[in-house]
Amino acid sequence: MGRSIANKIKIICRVRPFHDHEVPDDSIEIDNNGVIVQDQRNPTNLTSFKFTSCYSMKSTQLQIFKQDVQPLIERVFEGYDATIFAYGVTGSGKTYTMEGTENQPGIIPRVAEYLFETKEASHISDVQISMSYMEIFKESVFDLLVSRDKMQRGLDIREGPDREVFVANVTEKQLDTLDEFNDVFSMASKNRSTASTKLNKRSSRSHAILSLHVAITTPINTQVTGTQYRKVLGKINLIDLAGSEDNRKTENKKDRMTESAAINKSLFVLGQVVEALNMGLARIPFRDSKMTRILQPALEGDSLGMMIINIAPGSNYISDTIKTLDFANRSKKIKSRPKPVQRVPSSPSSYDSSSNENESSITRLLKRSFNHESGYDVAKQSRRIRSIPRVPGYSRPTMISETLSNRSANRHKIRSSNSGKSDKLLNKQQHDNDVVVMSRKELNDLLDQKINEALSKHPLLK
Ligand SMILES: Nc1ncnc2c1ncn2[C@@H]1O[C@H](COP(=O)(O)OP(=O)(O)OP(=O)(O)O)[C@@H](O)[C@H]1O
Repeated sequence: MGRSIANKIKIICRVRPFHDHEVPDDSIEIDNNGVIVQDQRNPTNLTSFKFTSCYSMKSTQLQIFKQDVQPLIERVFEGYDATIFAYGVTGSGKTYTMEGTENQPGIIPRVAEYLFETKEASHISDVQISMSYMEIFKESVFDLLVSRDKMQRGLDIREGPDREVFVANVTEKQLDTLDEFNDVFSMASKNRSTASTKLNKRSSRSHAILSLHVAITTPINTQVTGTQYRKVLGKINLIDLAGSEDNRKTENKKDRMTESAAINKSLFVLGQVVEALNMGLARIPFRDSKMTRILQPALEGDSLGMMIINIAPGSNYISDTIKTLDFANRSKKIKSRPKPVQRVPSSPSSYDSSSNENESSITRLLKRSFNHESGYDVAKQSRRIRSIPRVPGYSRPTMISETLSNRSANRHKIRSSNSGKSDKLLNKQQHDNDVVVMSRKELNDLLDQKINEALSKHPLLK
């Protein structure tokens, strides 16, 4: 039961405020977790759509991050992939929600800040962060980390041996600091295809996919012969979809019209994919568009998925709003589909699960990277790692742990605990093949001890 909750797509909704040139009306209202839509012909007739969370015109970027995004991102430290995508008509606030502005940063800069804060606060784990950023423009995938004039042709989407979907030869940039991320992200965003339309001065003409890869290496033992390490790889996909467009409203012509046709076609395929998943059909048309192919892991349940439904207020958009809300309602029903070999999440808990309120978030994250809460099972873990796609810049791990020399341990700035208790515990359980087998309780005791030692040395936590 837990697994199906964890793999269900979470849907949240946000209504943008009226622009100065728009005439405000009451056609849309947010009430708790529902969007209430007024029938235009009979204003007393109201239809309510319920979602995990609904954000009104007054909601802030911070509220959305804290309430819905951060709990999802925390799961990445357990080795999950997470995909967050913004869906809605043109001008409804997708780019604002994902990127935001300098004064009102959106989900992307906040997620990056959160990852780097965690990296910096981590004294026992070595956290590596890297990014790739691409766009799907008129059904071709382009690398936004490469200047467009250097690109010869679009990149290919491929499938690995374990059926994982990946984009071949996309640049993956290692990042050491948040400043570095901000520089790379703002440069790359300028490569994105945008244009002015009647409904949006800076309309995104492409689907943009930013992926942040997180690799956490944690020591779990110190021995005379070396140190044991556990590696956890997680990935966050942050996707700003292009908006569906009614060309009568946008008055698109020529280039804008061709772009719009590609955008609308891929969004139409997304609708068909959702329909096929709901009906349990054998053939799901993921391959009919590049965007659905890339979203496949999120929609099939391999990755934790969150869809943000952006809607524009006012009766002018009401038919688009109802279509969008209907689509979101249908997407709510998507259940996970078991697959033969995949990156099986090892935790039976849902990603809504919150742990001890008094625990600091850093402690929680580090515990999660060890899979403290779920009690890792060696067979599952090694299966999961074997199915990790090769990511440029990361070596593909083949064992659940590897022995590094003490010198290399020092290079990783690891403060080992040489207290008799933990070493005795580990000596007892040291097996051949560098695989440590411990009971859940023993692992928890050891991890608690190591985490507390590291935290007690952290200047911010003294
Ligand atoms: N919650 C919000 N608060 C304040 N301004 C907003 C909000 N949402 C959107 N806007 C503003 O509305 C305009 C349109 O938003 P945005 O560009 O994000 O739409 P979009 O859905 O990404 O459109 P497109 O699909 O055409 O790219 C922008 O000027 C943006 O700053």
